[in-house]
Order: sequence, then structure tokens, then C-alpha cells
Amino acid sequence: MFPRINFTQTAAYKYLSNHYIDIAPKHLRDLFREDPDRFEKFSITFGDIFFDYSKNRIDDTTKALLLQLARECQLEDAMKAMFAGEAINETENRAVLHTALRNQGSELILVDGADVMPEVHAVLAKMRDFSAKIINGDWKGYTGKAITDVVNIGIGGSDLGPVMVTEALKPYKNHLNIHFVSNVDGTHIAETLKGIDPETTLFLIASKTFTTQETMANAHSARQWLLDSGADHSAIAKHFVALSTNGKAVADFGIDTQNMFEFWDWVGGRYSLWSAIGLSIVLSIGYDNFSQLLQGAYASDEHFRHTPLEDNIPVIMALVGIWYNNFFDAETQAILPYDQYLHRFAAYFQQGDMESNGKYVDRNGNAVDYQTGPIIWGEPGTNGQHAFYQLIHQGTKLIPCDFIAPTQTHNPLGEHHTLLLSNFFAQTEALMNGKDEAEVVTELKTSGKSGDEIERLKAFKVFEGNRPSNSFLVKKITPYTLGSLIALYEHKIFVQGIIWNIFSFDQWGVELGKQLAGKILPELRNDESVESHDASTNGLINQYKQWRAK
Ligand SMILES: O=P(O)(O)OC[C@H]1O[C@@H](O)[C@@H](O)[C@@H](O)[C@@H]1O
Repeated sequence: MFPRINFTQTAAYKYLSNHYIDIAPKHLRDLFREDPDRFEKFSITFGDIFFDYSKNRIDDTTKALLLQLARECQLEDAMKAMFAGEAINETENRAVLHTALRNQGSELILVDGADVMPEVHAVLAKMRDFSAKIINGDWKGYTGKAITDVVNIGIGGSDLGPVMVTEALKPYKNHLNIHFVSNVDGTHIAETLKGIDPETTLFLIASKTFTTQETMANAHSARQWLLDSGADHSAIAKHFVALSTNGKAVADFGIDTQNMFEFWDWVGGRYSLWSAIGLSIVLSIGYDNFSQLLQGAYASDEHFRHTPLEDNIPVIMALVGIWYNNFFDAETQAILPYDQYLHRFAAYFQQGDMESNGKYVDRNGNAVDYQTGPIIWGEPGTNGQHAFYQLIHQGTKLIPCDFIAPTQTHNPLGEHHTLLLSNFFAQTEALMNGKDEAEVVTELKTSGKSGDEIERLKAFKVFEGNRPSNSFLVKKITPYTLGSLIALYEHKIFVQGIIWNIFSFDQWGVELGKQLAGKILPELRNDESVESHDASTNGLINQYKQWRAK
């Protein structure tokens, strides 16, 4: 059976709780001073990704105990179960096999006794052939013109991954214009349709279930827009394709299932960019680049599966995260890419991480009495520096940060990249070292401040430092390295879910909003005053009804 260990009952947890008392008062500066090998010990090279975790409030004992914790929680058994296709998503009775989507090996991957790899390869081949026709202009719209614009209509996992990756890999983009519509707010689709031509637009309706309200509403509006342009129903086959697991709903919508790119219930929505959901990525950068993305992810899968836990990047990321989350009471984790192309990376992992590990019920069905998934947030550097870094440096909250930067830029423009990276290095250093009173006083003296002024100002200018960070230095953001990086983060989420003893691959919490909206919708379709809710909700709905009438 899938492990069900309460990590707070392990020996390692007890040791860690005691060890925390020793480590908490220590400053990172001293940890570096005490151990000249610290950087070598606490950094890992993995292909073109260099992971430095030495600026964390850990020492050799912390690492050993965290690894013991992982072992006591039977992490390695859990990893084997996932890769083997066991139904580890127990509340939905499903396997969790996004790794099969990028598998480059020859082993069979069985779900219910059948190898999934032939189907995976067949859909990839279909994506390759279809995208080639769209890109080279062989596929024509209903008036015989080639496609110029692609609109992906999807939300959550059927949107965020493709958005993030197509943005991150813009340097690899071809001539097609790729648009994304997710919000049910009509503004999103209306603004998108303004700039495009029905004769040359292809819509990808991306929905695992093909029932999601937002996506269906947008898909219907897009179809109507096409028909309103003078096209007849036969045009739909030339302008609409579906990316889904639900063939019946696709057919009911009016999309020829020939134009359906299938995936399977063992692919979680937030782990689906590697599947047919990635068709917008393929259209944007071509199949060969998409294949590189898959290969990069596979390299991380292999690293995760076969590297001893002590040198295993996702395992270390996860354990260090648990150290802050469960011992230092850190509530959040910032992801700070020093790369403009990665500007949606944090947003992507907001869903990836928070929808996976935002759970308070453990795998035995009991409420937990410890913290689980952190709040994930972040923006690209250096914009973040001029917005919220103040709080990271001098606020009262401990915010572990992941810094990510490419050494080579796709846009070598003057000194820009050197400037950017100087900020990246400076921030991790400043967060760690801070600035003590002596330094502040010297600085103020040099700037000519009087003794009184120095006394008055110095407290405000001191930085405690001791603020932890991980640094990912990536040689260059390519499809391959991006694939690797994403998969490392995915596996980090998995490891944390194992240790917290929660099911990371369901998302029942999202269902409530869907149900409630479904109940209120019919009430908004008439003008009668509503009394079926609490006073606040009734009041809001009734005010809305009054104002919309005028
Ligand atoms: O791909 P579909 O089925 O439209 O779902 C889109 C999104 O819906 C949300 O409610 C979540 O459950 C996400 O995990 C999912 O990615």
C-alpha cells in the first residue's frame, strides 16, 4: 500500500525538533565561516543546471536528519509506486503518470495491465503531423487561406502550462500568433477576437473534462463568432480542434473526433503540458523543440528516480522546504526568476504546488495537525526588487526564496544581462549577509551624516540577513533546460506531499466553487429578489439585480 506515515511521529522529526533549537539562532554567515566546504557540499550540478542550496539555514546534521525523515516516510517506495503506474491518486482511483508522457526509455508502463506508451507515441505523432501542416500552411481555413493565429481556450492546467512555456520559449517561436483565453469574463475572448480574422484562426479547445464552465462558454462564443463571419457548420472542422480525455463531450460540441488530441485520466490537469494540452506549445515552437522539452523533463525524471537522495535535487528542494514550512513556520515560498521570459513561471507553480499540496486531510482521511503546502508567489527580478523585496529583506516574516537565472541570454543587448545577473547575485548575498550596525555607521559617516543623524537613522538601515535562498543557475533557457527545470519542481511537490502524508493529485477543494456558482447562476437569470442565502450574499445579489436593470 502507498505509504501512510505521520511524519511528526517519526524519530527523525523528534531529532529535527531538537536540532532546530540549535540551528535557529545561528547566522548563515557563521555557518559559512565554520565550514569552508559548505558550498561544494551543498550544491549539485545536473547537466546545464547548477543548484546551490548552501544559503539555507542547514548544516550536515540538518541534511542527514531530513534525509532520515524522507526514508522513514518511505519516500523511495512512493516514488517507485508513482513511476510504476500504481493508482496513487487514491481518491480518484487513478495512476499519476505525467512521467510517461515524456518517457524516452523502452520499458513498458502499465495502467490496468496495458502499456500506455503506444498511445502516448501515437498522440505525439498526430501532434507532430498536424502542427507541421498548420505551420507550413498546408492546412487551410474555410476560405482556403493558411492559418495565422491560434487561440488556446482552456483554464487552470489547460492554460497555465502552455502560457508559461510559450512565453519562456519565445526565442524559439515561429510566425504563428498564439493567444490564450481562459477567463469566463467575456472581456478576455472579446479582446482576443478583436485582433484576429476568422478565416485564418484555429481554436484549440483545451479541457481534460470538456465540461469546465469557463472553457465551454468561451468555446461556444468562439464558434458563434466563426459562424457569424459567414462560415457554415462545415467550417468548424477546419477551425476547431479539441485537446481532451472526453471524446463524447467533444463530439457533442460539434468537433470531429478526428480533430481530437487525446490524453488520459492518469494525467493531472496541472501536470498536463507534456500531453496533448501542449499542442499550443508545439504550434508555437515546432515539434522538435517540444520534443526537446520532453527530453529535458525525462532527464529530470531519471535524475529523480536514480540519484541517491542526498544528491537528488527535487528531494533536497522538498526537504529544505519542509524544514522552513514545518520547523521555522514559514508560510510562503517565493519563486524569483531573473529572466523576463520566465515571467509566468511562479504563476504556473502557484497552481502546480498549491492545488497539489493545499490539503488539510491526510491519506488516512484525518485532519492534519501540522502545516502542509506553502503559499507560492513571485515575479521576475528585477521588478520584484522594486516592489516586494523590502518585506523579504526587512519584514517580520521568513520567506525562503528560489532564485533562477540563465547565464546566457537570448538577447545580448549591451550590458543588460550583466546588470541583471549582478542583481541576482547581489540579492542572494544581501539576503544572507544582511548589513550590521558597524557597516551602517561607516556608510552613514562616509556620506557625511552627523553623529545625531547616525544615531537616529542606524536602526532603520540595519539588515539582519540570515534570509535563506536556493539558486538555480541555468546555462541557457532552452526547451531542454526548461523541461528539466519544470520537472524538478514537479517532483519537489510530489516529495513534499509524501512527507505530509496527503494526496497531491486530486483537487476536491476546487469543486466547491463550481457547485456554488452552478446554484446561483439560475437565480441571476431572472429579476426576482433572492432570499435563499445569508444576508450578505442576498444583499449583494439583489443590489446587482437592481443596478444591472438600469
Ligand atoms: O481541463 P479542465 O477539465 O477544463 O480543467 C481545468 C482546471 O479545472 C480546475 O477546476 C482544476 O481542477 C484544475 O486542475 C484544472 O486544470
